[in-house]
Amino acid sequence: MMSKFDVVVIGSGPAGYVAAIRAAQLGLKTACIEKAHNKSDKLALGGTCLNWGCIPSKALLDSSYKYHEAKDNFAVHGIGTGEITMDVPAMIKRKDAVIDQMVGGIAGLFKANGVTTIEGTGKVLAGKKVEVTAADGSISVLDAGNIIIAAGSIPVAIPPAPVDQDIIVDSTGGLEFQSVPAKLGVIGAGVIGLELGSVWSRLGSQVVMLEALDTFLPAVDGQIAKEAAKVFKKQGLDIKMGARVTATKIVKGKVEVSYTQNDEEKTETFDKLIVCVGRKPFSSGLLAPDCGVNLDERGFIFVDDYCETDAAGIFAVGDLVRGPMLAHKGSEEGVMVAERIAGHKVTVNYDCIPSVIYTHPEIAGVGKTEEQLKADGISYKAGTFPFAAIGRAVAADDSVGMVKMLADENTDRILGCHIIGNSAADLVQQIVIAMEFGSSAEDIGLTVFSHPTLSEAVHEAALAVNGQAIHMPNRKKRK
Ligand SMILES: NC(=O)c1ccc[n+]([C@@H]2O[C@H](COP(=O)([O-])OP(=O)(O)OC[C@H]3O[C@@H](n4cnc5c(N)ncnc54)[C@H](O)[C@@H]3O)[C@@H](O)[C@H]2O)c1
Repeated sequence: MMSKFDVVVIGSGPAGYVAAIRAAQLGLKTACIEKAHNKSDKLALGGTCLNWGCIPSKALLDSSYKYHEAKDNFAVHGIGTGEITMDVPAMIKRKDAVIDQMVGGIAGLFKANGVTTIEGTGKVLAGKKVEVTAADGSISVLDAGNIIIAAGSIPVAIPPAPVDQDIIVDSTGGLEFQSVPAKLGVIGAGVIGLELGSVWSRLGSQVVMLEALDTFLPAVDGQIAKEAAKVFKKQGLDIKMGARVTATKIVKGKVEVSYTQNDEEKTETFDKLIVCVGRKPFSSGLLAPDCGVNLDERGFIFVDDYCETDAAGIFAVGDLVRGPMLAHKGSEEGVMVAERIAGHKVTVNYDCIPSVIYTHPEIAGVGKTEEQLKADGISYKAGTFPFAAIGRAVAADDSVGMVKMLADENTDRILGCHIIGNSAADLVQQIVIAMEFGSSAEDIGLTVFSHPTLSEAVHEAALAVNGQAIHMPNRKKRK
């Protein structure tokens, strides 16, 4: 007998599992299909984010930062320690325990909400049917009132650097080293490169990053990216811009990397090499040719503003569709689709999606960058405020960076906020909420902020937009 569901979700990453929970909460009979197993051989509920991405990388970022603090930053506070050591396998084991705990959490939420978990590989067939191939090869078919495809993305591979997950690894392998590589190469100075490069650099690796582009972090506001480049250089990350990798060769357990920079051929040898040059949508084997779902020219599933594909009742969310490859963007799309299936008119505000790079200091932003505003011909005013003038940041001996606020020249409405600094990820969220409510810079300026907090830099940057910052001289005085 064919099983019938109101909603069948393919993939249990942050887009899929959130869609499944919301659909079940709305009274829809829901199943979620997942094929992958993690290192502990548990069904990898939570997808890449939880098993090989956001959460494990943050676990390692937190462990490595504590080590760095103890080794290099305690003395200034008068704290003496014995010799500080690092047990890398213990750090990796803790990271795996964090994953297991969180995966268990999703399993519990599925149970509590009545979502049926199905192990296997899902494929969309014509007529809103989903074929599931189990690990033993047996095949079953589900009948779905609606289908939500949330199969995610996979790392991009480049021919000159084939991943062997031993010496040349991708972002997954970069979370598994059992000792600190003396010299670590990273191809791609993007989000993953900077996060993983930071982890191993803090633990003692000499890190060299090879970035093909000439512009560092082109999607980040230029002023913030410039500050970031300075900070990372000071931290010891050797970021080589305009460096194109042409070949790699494994020699005696190390990897020789050839690259061109400024028309010069160069070679460098590393103990390990992480390839993190982007991710691509994962749609191979997912769609029967006659299922009615189409891809766009870049291989993403083509969807409308509400994530519906060309086939009515079949939706796609998360990394598989246009927009930034961010877990929270996928989750909100999952909620929107579940709500719309239930008949509610919910939308996602794509103009208000924050993005974060979890280095230290963190880099976070929402809305337009100054470069985008210039390109769009929008008149704007900018206010910046340095953490060096924030008492709480100085007290914590962590005052690198700034908050930058951009507002419409005529209406004062906030158009963007960009932060480099301690806790930037959490600080920017204040402006995400403000923008969602259509706030002006003046509104933030008139809001009471607790003293002493890092958030005061957000307050002061908003005041600076109109030349009214208190704890810094204003360039242009305004009344
Ligand atoms: N904190 C977060 O939100 C977070 C963390 C990790 C990943 N992600 C997402 O995952 C996706 C993948 O991350 P990523 O860091 O791999 O991609 P990315 O696009 O952020 O960075 C990849 C970098 O590699 C460079 N590159 C590409 N080909 C190259 C080559 N042959 N040689 C040298 N450099 C090359 C690109 O110019 C780019 O700067 C991104 O979309 C990112 O948003 C997000």
